[in-house]
Amino acid sequence: MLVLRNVNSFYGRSQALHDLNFDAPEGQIVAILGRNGVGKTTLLRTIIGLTDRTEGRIDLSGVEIGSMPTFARARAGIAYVPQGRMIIPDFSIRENILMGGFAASGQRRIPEIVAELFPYLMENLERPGGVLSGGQQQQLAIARALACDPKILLMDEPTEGIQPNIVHQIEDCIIRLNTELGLTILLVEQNVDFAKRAASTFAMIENGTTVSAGKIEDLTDEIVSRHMAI
Ligand SMILES: Nc1ncnc2c1ncn2[C@@H]1O[C@H](COP(=O)(O)OP(=O)(O)OP(=O)(O)O)[C@@H](O)[C@H]1O
Repeated sequence: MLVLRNVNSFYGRSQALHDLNFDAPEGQIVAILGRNGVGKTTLLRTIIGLTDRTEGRIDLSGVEIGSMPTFARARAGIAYVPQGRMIIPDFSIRENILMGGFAASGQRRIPEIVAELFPYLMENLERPGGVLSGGQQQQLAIARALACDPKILLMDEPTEGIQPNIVHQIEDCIIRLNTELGLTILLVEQNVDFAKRAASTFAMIENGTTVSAGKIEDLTDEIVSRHMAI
């Protein structure tokens, strides 16, 4: 569904991705793994069009999207849940969610799945986003992404910095979005156990390129320790 071939990506003159190849099959969760600073976030930013310059080919369902502006990629069905969540603290929960719909062409509304997954948000729509806990803000960032009716969700370390008792709720939500809505999910994840539980394929990134990829069953301890141990 999403295919990257020989992709280079740059911040100014600094090159962060090098000749990178990547495949995300439709309807599956792909775990994107690797040490800090190897280019996992940059891979997601490259797919949605948020780095300064990109070379190579990025195809979504056979259509080349690598030269499209970010809003057009969002309209084509890609939504981004960034690291740190990027909630607007002074906007209400409702406003934060509806912001996600600005990228979509249809009517802006809160999708039904949001009410089902995140009842707390629905019961507190007029509260400011800034008063929420980290876990609730993560739910809000996911709700905002769902408001543009995506086909692909790019999720950057969705459980990072979240209280342990909320982590499993976020993990369950990610799995439900995949199994119940059929969303294709690119999941940057440091927790290898969760990646193994949720994903069906993986890509291991090192020095801005894919060094190992395949079915999640083929992600051996040896690959993990070679590319992720400090
Ligand atoms: N805005 C930026 N401007 C310049 N260089 C950047 C920028 N963002 C990231 N980089 C550089 O690009 C490289 C890849 O960083 P990136 O954040 O993609 O890695 P990562 O694997 O997501 O790391 P982490 O797990 O810490 O989030 C690093 O060398 C980083 O310093």
